[in-house]
Amino acid sequence: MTDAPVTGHEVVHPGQGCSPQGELCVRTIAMPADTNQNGDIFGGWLLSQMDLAGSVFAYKTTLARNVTVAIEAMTFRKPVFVGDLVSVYGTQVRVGRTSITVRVEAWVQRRNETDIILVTDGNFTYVAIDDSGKPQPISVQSTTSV
Ligand SMILES: CC(=O)SCCNC(=O)CCNC(=O)[C@H](O)C(C)(C)COP(=O)(O)OP(=O)(O)OC[C@H]1O[C@@H](n2cnc3c(N)ncnc32)[C@H](O)[C@@H]1OP(=O)(O)O
Repeated sequence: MTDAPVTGHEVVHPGQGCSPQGELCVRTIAMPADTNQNGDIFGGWLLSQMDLAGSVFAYKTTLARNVTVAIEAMTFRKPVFVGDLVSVYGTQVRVGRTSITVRVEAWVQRRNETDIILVTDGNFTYVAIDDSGKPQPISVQSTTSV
């Protein structure tokens, strides 16, 4: 782990320099069905994986239904290609009365490569809701394994 700033232009060698921050929440492989008109992976697909990952992370704290209320500071740093192994990590930024903000990072390992690359990151805020969809206070739980 390092405090070195991520510029988005570097290749990351595991154990050497920057590495994923936080807990692994989603891991999947980018498929042909997820491509855009250029044949690369559609940003909306990646965003949805990140939203899912942030929601998984948020649930561990809220132990309640969550909805996404805001996505901020999204940066698409590098393209994702079919066959890339996509790993999405979450870190707690803040917990409010009914909301939690999670920093979400998506990293990829390309086919036939060992390096991992930070491709996308952003801050996702979720609100804990009750059965009627109204915000409900978070009673902060110790982080549980999901
Ligand atoms: C996982 C998914 O994909 S869910 C699908 C996509 N998301 C949705 O459909 C959600 C639609 N939105 C909603 O249902 C409502 O806006 C809700 C339930 C999220 C919030 O309801 P509101 O009545 O606006 O709640 P309220 O104003 O009390 O705010 C609740 C919390 O959200 C926070 N919040 C509201 N808007 C924002 C925002 N734009 N950015 C960051 N935080 C926000 C508030 O600060 C508050 O946090 P706190 O209690 O920790 O201080």
